[in-house]
Amino acid sequence: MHLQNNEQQYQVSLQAQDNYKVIDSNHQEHLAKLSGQLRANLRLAVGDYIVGIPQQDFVLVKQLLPRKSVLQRQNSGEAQHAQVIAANLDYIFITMSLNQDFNLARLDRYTTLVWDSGASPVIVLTKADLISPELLAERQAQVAENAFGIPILVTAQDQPEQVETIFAPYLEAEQNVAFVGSSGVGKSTLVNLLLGDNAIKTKTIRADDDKGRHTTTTRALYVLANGAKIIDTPGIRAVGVAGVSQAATDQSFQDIVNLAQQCRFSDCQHQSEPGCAVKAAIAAGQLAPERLVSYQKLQVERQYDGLSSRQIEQTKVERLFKDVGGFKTFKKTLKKK
Ligand SMILES: Nc1nc2c(ncn2[C@@H]2O[C@H](COP(=O)(O)OP(=O)(O)OP(=O)(O)O)[C@@H](O)[C@H]2O)c(=O)[nH]1
Ligand SMILES: [Zn+2]
Repeated sequence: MHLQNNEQQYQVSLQAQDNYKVIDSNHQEHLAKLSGQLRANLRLAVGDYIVGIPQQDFVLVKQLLPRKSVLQRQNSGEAQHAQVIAANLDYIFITMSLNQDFNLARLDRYTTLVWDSGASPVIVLTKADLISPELLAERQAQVAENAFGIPILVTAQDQPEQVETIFAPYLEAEQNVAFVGSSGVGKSTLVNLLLGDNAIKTKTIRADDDKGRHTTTTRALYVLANGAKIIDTPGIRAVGVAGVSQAATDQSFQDIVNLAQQCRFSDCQHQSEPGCAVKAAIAAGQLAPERLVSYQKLQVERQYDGLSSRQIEQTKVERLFKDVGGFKTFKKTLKKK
């Protein structure tokens, strides 16, 4: 790429609506603004490389450079409205814990999502300390069989000193990486170990907006000592089984889908409804109860897909209180008492 005059290359490090921050080649952060022409039809994403001109107190963005990879969320069928979550990721760590979260079908979906983005997947199996060596060997073998050559890393909280070594090949200078995976699998734990002294102590930084007001924004991009970058935004956190259709879910749970057709109610949730054929099959020993649990977990995650982390929390709270008419009703009944 040929830079003219005082043009420089930058990388987008933060995006909040139309407010951006970029880092320069020394990883110094600057406020950035799109030139008038671009503003109308361009939304930058964290990770984007741009050409800009430094101004007194911001960088004027002139051009978006071609994206090497694009992690995006497909909004149910409207491909043209796909929302870019992050750009130019080299590796995406698909993080799954070896205990409760372990689910080969979900791993498959994440892998597809990552291949679709143009980044390279790396599978990270966490919490090895919480299972027996036998189960570890078994699950590692299962993953390897499904992963067709995708690198597999295994981590355990009681061996933090190993983390840096095993991640080193994927964290070379100027490489952009991100962690995806269900909530609670240990993504922050790993990011913190890799960041060392720069660990995520406070999750928020201040970004001055146009009008000189302070807006608190979540940090989005962390630079390691060698220049590798970890991108960690609410959007990336919320990538559940994003882009996974109901059809794909149903395909891997064909047994349950078939049984469900015999349930008395067409919208049966297979929980406590009368005439539930799925529950009957479990009672008769024809279906493993864990199958239903995995299926339902996946359905729940699908509901979270596309929501912000705040909305996810709200949805979770609502789910918890749904038997008592929702959280608001619950709070009201508390007040009455
Ligand atoms: N035993 C054990 N616990 C772990 C390990 N990794 C993480 N944990 C624990 O699991 C919990 C969740 O870890 P986090 O790193 O916050 O998980 P996360 O994936 O960032 O979760 P979200 O922020 O919700 O996306 C914490 O209590 C960690 O201490 C591990 O290897 N072994
Ligand atoms: Zn049912």
